[in-house]
Amino acid sequence: MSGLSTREALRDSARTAAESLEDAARWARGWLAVSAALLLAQAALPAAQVVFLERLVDSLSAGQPSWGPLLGLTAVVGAMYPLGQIGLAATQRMALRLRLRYRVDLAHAAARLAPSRLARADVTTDLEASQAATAVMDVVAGRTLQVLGAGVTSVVLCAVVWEINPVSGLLVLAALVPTVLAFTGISRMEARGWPLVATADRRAAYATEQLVQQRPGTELAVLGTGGKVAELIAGRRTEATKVLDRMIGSAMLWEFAAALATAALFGGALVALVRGGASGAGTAAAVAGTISGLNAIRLCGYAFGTIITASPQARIYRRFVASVPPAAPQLVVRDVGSLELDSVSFTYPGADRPALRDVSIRAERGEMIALVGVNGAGKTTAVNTLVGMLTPSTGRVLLDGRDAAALTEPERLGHFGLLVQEFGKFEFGLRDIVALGAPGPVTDDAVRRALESAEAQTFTGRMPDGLGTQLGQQWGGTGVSGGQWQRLALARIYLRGAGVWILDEPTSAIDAEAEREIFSELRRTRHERITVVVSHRAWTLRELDRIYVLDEGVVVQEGRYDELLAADGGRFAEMFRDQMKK
Ligand SMILES: Nc1ncnc2c1ncn2[C@@H]1O[C@H](COP(=O)(O)OP(=O)(O)OP(=O)(O)O)[C@@H](O)[C@H]1O
Repeated sequence: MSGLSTREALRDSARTAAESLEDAARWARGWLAVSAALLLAQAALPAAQVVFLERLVDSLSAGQPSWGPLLGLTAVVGAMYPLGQIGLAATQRMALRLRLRYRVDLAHAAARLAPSRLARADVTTDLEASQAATAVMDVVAGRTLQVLGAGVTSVVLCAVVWEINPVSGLLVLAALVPTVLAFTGISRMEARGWPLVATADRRAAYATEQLVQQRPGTELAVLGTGGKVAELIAGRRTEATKVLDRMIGSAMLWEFAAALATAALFGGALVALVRGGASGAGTAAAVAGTISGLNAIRLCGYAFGTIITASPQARIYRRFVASVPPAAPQLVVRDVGSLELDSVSFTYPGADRPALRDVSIRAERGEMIALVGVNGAGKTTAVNTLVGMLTPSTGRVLLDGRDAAALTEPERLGHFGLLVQEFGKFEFGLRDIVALGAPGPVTDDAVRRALESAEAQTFTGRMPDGLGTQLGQQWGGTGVSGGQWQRLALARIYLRGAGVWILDEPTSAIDAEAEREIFSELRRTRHERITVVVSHRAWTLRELDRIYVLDEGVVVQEGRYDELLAADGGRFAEMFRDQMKK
């Protein structure tokens, strides 16, 4: 954007203005019509003022005062303020509807983003910029009408003043030019400045969240080190403020120069009128009309500036929303006979060694297998290649014997119920929290069964409003402990009922008694699916069909719990012997 020429910036703004009017015609047609009619009527007032004033002064000079022009003038002057106010209210009501629409469309687009795109930093940045854009795009249609109205004012005024003095008429029209040029310059400068402000703001907002959110905020308060985070915030906010300050300073200079040039052009128009030998009536009328016109052009400058500043953001919004494909049908594949990682290797971009090397893992329907290994061994990477969030450098992932690479992302994800370590703590109503597990409609009975299977009925059964209970104290709802949140996340997996379950430390925050219940339920229902557990807890591995031991990206051992523990000098025995002594 920083390289945009004035012509490109103007073309961009014209496109943004046209697209906004199209949006308004689609979603706020009534208010668009009302606003346009009011602004058009208002635009004609300065010229009408000239005509009536000239006639009135003429009739007075002739010694025969005429009531028609006086009444006309009274109507024009009387209408100026109310028309402006009502027109403004109408454009605000149009903007409200547009903002709602832009926000809803953005939410739907964000909801359609595939996990592989969500993982990209540029996509998250565009998403945040689009969110910010909705707060400025909503007014563009109204501002476009104001600019068009000011154009009409200038042209009509130029025409009537032309009748009195052509040079003066042209100068009135030319008075638009400095304003347009100044705001074009300002917008180009802002296009360079805003990304810097946005980055600093994003970082400051992130740091602020750490301070004010209950969990990280409490941790910092206990450590007594919140002040360090406050310093980080101060640094970022100061950075942003400096850039903004420079931007406002330059904008002031641009606007001042434009105001001088406009005043000079109007001055020239007045001089041309006085010296042009027009009648006293004509001169008086044109002077009064020109002063009203100056006001309209000042407003136009502001409106034009808003459009030109909003257009880079509007462009990001439209590009982002258009880049998200239409909603694909979300399905859950319940019957999966087998899965396999077949000699899979994977290296992260820029890494000097592979995170997975020639890893082969398989499981059949009804089996429960485990991936174990120390931190950084490659478990999460293996899971991510399995579900398709990472593409193997070599090797294949097979689902029911077929290469999973041939499936679309939603088709592939439909095979899995994935419980990750950083599961969502969604502070919605209880029913909604669990229903998020499955794409389609969900019955209350299904929600209750899922809660029971995940050992969550013990605490949800006591909630004040049943399945309608709001969770999260910040909403005045019921507070839930870490382990209870984990059980709710597991309930989503039960409700989903996919053919393959991948449970990464599913009971890490859960007490031993509930953990035993949860694993016994998982074993009882194992025949319906393939279960892959990632765990560091020895006893949860005991009754599993096969355990794969990963070390530095390689499967170094494979077998049942007892076999692996008995293998002297093996990696598994080394890792878990201490746990077994306890
Ligand atoms: N996004 C990434 N970019 C580069 N390297 C990564 C990335 N994610 C993980 N790694 C590296 O890949 C290796 C395997 O990481 P992985 O997250 O799969 O381990 P893990 O076994 O799941 O560990 P943990 O038990 O801590 O969750 C590690 O050396 C890690 O540093």
